[in-house]
Order: sequence, then C-alpha cells, then structure tokens
Amino acid sequence: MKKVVIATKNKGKAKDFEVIFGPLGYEVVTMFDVAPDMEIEETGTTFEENAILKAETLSKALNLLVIADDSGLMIDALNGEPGVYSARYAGDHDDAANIEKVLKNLQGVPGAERTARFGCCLAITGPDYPTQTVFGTCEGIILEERRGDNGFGYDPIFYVPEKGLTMAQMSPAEKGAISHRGNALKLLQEKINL
Ligand SMILES: O=P(O)(O)OP(=O)(O)OP(=O)(O)OC[C@H]1O[C@@H](n2cnc3c(O)ncnc32)[C@H](O)[C@@H]1O
Ligand SMILES: [Mg+2]
Repeated sequence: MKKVVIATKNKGKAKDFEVIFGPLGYEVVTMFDVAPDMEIEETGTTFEENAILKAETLSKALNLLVIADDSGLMIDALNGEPGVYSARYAGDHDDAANIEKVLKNLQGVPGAERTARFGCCLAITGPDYPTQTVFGTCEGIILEERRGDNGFGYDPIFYVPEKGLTMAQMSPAEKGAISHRGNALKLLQEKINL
C-alpha cells in the first residue's frame, strides 16, 4: 500500500485524513509513527505559515514527501477568534475547555449572528518538490450547546445548515465530503496528482 506522511499529532485530524486517503489507496502515517518525540513550535501568525513550517520541518527530518494541516475556527461575532490559536484558545490543548470558552464568549449573541467558518491550509513539500499550499473552508453556525460525539475539537458546536447536523453528528465520511479539510484536499488533488 502507498503511504502518505502527515505532519500532525492530532488523532482526530489523522482520522479525517484516513477517511479521505483510504479510498485512494493510501495508508496514513503520522508523527506518532515516524517522529513521536519531535515537537514543532507553531510560531507563524497565519494558517499558511504554520502549515509550511510543519511540513518543511518534518520533510527535512525524514527526507520524504510530507503534507501538513494547519486549521482553525473563525467566529464572526468574535472578530475571527480563535483563528490561528484554535488549538490552545483556553490555554492548554483541551477541546472541552476550548468549547466552554467559545460558548461563554458568545453568551447572549443571537442565532443569526453566530456565523462562523472552519479554515484548513494544507502544505505539501518534499525533497526536490517545491512547497505548495491550498486553503479550504466550511461555513456554519455556533450552537449554544454541544450535539454529537464524533469528530474532535469544535465539531460538537459547529452546525452545518445544509446538512441539519453538527460536524460531531456526521459520520467521518459525511464530514469529509463537506469539511474544510475535505475541501482543501479536493483543491490539492486538482493541483497535484495524488
Ligand atoms: O498541529 P497538529 O499536530 O496537526 O494538531 P493541532 O490540533 O495542534 O492542529 P492545529 O495546530 O492546526 O490547530 C487546529 C485546531 O483547530 C480546531 N480544528 C481544526 N479542524 C477542526 C475540525 O475539523 N473539527 C473541529 N475542530 C477543528 C481544533 O481545535 C484544532 O486543535
Ligand atoms: Mg498544532
């Protein structure tokens, strides 16, 4: 089986990638498999800077073609927060605490003003392979309470009107078909031959 290396330590993301790459005949390999002790500090101020940083750091260390994902949630009523800082919005990398903080900051904001979008930048790079990036989005509404147990991160409070479901109520395949990550991967496939 062909392998694709993803510069991530997020098991939820890895699952999202498996659902999309599996049918293309790829086994997904993450940093847990190839560089468990490596920590890449995300010092960029944009998704693109951080995606490139993660992809290039791991690619140089392994001398292999690598894809990285830097993503996050942008909430209009919070001026685009948590944005690039989505993973550590409440301090630690704690999904439950991050959701609590969002819900608290949106208290009293009516439904029509709870619009938001997920964004995902994918960077691909390798030895003798110029770095390229794509950006995918997915529009939604932030609910007042959690719904569903699938997915990761902010999925339980991110409602997608076209589906009538939160991302945590979708199957992994349903999420992949409409998500920022799925949309970014479609753009990547258009650019290069995966
Ligand atoms: O950097 P890696 O190791 O890939 O893992 P990470 O979780 O730190 O990833 P990011 O730095 O890209 O931060 C993205 C955060 O944005 C949120 N997020 C991104 N995609 C999401 C999705 O599909 N569903 C829910 N939350 C998501 C979630 O809180 C993530 O931790
Ligand atoms: Mg990260």
